[in-house]
Amino acid sequence: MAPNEPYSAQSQPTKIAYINGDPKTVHIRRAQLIINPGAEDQREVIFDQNVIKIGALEDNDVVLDDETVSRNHCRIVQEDDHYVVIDQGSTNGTHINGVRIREAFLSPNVILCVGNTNIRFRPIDEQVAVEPSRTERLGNIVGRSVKMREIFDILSKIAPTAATVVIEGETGTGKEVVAQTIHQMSPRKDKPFIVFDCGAVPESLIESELFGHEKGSFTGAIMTRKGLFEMAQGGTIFLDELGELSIDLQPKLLRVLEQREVRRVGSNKPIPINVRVVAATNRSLEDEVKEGRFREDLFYRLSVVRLFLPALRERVEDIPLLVDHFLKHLDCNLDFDGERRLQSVQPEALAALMAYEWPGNVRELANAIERACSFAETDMLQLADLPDYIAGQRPRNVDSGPLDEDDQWSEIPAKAELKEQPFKEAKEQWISSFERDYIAELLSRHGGNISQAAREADIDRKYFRKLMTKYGIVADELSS
Ligand SMILES: Nc1ncnc2c1ncn2[C@@H]1O[C@H](COP(=O)(O)OP(=O)(O)OP(=O)(O)O)[C@@H](O)[C@H]1O
Repeated sequence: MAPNEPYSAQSQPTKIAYINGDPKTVHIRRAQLIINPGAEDQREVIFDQNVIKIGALEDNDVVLDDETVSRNHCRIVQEDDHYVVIDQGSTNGTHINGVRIREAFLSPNVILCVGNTNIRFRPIDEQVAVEPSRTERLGNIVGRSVKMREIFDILSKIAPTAATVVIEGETGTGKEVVAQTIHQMSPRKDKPFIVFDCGAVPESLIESELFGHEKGSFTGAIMTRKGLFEMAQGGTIFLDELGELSIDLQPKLLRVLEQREVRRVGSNKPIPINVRVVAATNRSLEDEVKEGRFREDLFYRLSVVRLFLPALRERVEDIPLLVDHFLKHLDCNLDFDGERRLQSVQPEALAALMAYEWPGNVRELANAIERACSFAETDMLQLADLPDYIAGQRPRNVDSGPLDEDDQWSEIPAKAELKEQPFKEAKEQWISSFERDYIAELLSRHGGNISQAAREADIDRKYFRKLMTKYGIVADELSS
């Protein structure tokens, strides 16, 4: 991985080059700053972030002990294919070749005069081919398909950088587990990893959740509260369901990414933040931009690195490995002595698991294995332990749209009715009715607030939302 120098106008910011949908190369862009070049106290620093802040104050990326340097003197910003330096209204100015500048392009090896301190700027541009990794696991992600092993390789290359990442993929393809792995493989791993689901919090609360608020800034703000960006200081924030972020809030997020500072609701004081942003969406952000629902400038600022997670049906060869992974790690497969109850999978059952389409992807597979754990009577997962629609005995029937009103509030089936059916079907029908009523009532009680309802139910909000989709329950309809 030799750095290619000097960098040219064709250079790209850190990104993955895709050809025909396949990842081919990872471009990693870094900037090297040599402070006081040639002097005894020369020091070098390398940055891979979009914005490098320079000044006398401690919270700058480059802190200069020079009385002619202002507190926040200037910043170097990585733009599409170049870097610019922007003076921040400093007292003694930022100079290039003796000329005082307010904003200027930076060419390789140029010397910047910041107050009386010289800084040499050198871009480092690495272009590395993507090769499928040889391992079948990275952090908590397993996979042996070429696509997943290519993703492992990309992750190993981009995780240690500060690049913002957007992960795209259908529901349940593993976007959150990939985001966690990026955090775990980065120098930020000992700092917080904070998850925020843009689709699960009422729009009116998102701003204060993310950026915090001052006491009295709105009705109900009874005390000052830090936002999630502040809580993630030094670490990573994972913005899930980014496509759900309203168009009104998008400029606020853009400003945070560009300025690397937040302002709490009700305050004008900027708070510097050092947080890596990883975002996920199961909508195509490009389509959202075309439809005018997502700002183009935010899309470009965020998608420094874009990762596309394939649907499970496109990587069937991962299924045996995933099944084994779930049998080893799901708590429901442990008996009282901590031994695994299900040890192996009957070949016919594995064939059925590999033949099924998995619209809910890996999450649905994990749920199917979890369910099989409670049905299994031997230590081998059998075809009969799988739901019929997977075992291939009858077509699948998943509710995706809203149900009829009558249907939505149907009662749990009468005992007599259930007794006339085979045990397995009766049990499933009973569980479905229970789940539907439980979720709808709880949501109704919480005025349609999914996060609160999921918290009371003590279940993961994502799973809560899956159940809502499954039973066609719409939060808005329950919010009155
Ligand atoms: N490749 C994988 N290896 C191991 N576990 C996985 C993998 N992919 C997904 N999972 C597991 O499947 C479940 C769903 O994954 P996750 O929540 O990351 O999906 P998601 O794409 O973020 O879903 P959503 O779009 O609904 O937010 C989790 O329990 C996760 O640990």
